[in-house]
Amino acid sequence: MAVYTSLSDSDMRALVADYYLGELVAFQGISGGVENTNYFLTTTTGKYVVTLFEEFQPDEVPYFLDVVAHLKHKGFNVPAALIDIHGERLRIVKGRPTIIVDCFPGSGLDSTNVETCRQMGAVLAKLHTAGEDFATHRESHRGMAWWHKTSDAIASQLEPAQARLLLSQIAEFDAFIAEQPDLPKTTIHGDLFYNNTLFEGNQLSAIIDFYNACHSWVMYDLAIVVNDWCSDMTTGELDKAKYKALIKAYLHEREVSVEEVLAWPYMLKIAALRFWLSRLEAWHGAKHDPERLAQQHDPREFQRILEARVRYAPALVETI
Ligand SMILES: Nc1ncnc2c1ncn2[C@@H]1O[C@H](COP(=O)(O)OP(=O)(O)O)[C@@H](O)[C@H]1O
Ligand SMILES: N[C@@H](CCOP(=O)(O)O)C(=O)O
Repeated sequence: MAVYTSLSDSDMRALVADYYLGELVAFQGISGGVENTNYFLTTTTGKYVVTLFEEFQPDEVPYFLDVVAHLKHKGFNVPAALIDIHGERLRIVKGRPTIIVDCFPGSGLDSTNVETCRQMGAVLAKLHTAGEDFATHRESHRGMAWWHKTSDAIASQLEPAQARLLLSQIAEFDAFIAEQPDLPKTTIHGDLFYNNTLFEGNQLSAIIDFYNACHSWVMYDLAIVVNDWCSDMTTGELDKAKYKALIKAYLHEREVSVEEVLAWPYMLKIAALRFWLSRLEAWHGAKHDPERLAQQHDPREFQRILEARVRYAPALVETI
């Protein structure tokens, strides 16, 4: 279970007392998620989620809270941090930056289908447009600098063919992107996997977990979404019907440039590589700790997706 920092009854009572949330009724660690510690919290005023950030320093967190506040202001159902009795939205609990947000109704998907992909495509395009005027341009903490450093560190621990795939794909992307200084960017979610959405019935009702948000290529974010929502995880291959539905809905809401169309195959590959690499890093970091290892996502899923996109990366516009 992904509760890295445990809170006792008295810890939670003290936290709740500093908000306008009434009395503590119950709380429970959340098993989904691998990065942060999350608790469901019930008080006499409703249901909330407490998040303790495990990887960020306190000064890194406000950017993410500001992104969410910006999108909420624009009408998206996203979890903005609540303000405590001191007027603060960010606190330190057990040494960890901590926030409380509203708990949205609805539940996560067990898998995607054509209709959920269609909805995601349309909402993602709107999210990208809404992010354009967010003033702070933060680089991704898992962007180009990170993938160079991490792949150099990890390559020697991989099978030779894996290391070749990793390093050659990074080199290919470097060469491509060096010629694309004006490829459109916006404020992206950066990790919009289907387990970071909630649905009420068949309706997409909320988007959560903006802690990979950054200023980056729009097509990269679309590729992150396509690789997760539209892939067969056992083979890495794209499900054509889901892919077509997602892309068609996206293109209906947002016009893409010729440069973005040309960048698409590269973005599909590098987006797969980014999650292969973060899963490899987490897996290698946890391999001597069976409890932590059991919580990690399987890196091979994204290796298979990368291999499938290297074999064949579909054009963006052939779906229309
Ligand atoms: N605001 C929320 N409303 C409802 N459920 C939430 C909310 N935030 C998180 N959750 C639940 O907690 C799980 C883990 O949250 P997530 O933010 O993905 O964790 P992590 O930061 O570790 O990746 C989600 O899959 C969802 O089930
Ligand atoms: N989506 C990433 C992992 C990021 O952590 P999450 O807990 O937000 O899913 C992956 O699947 O590798």
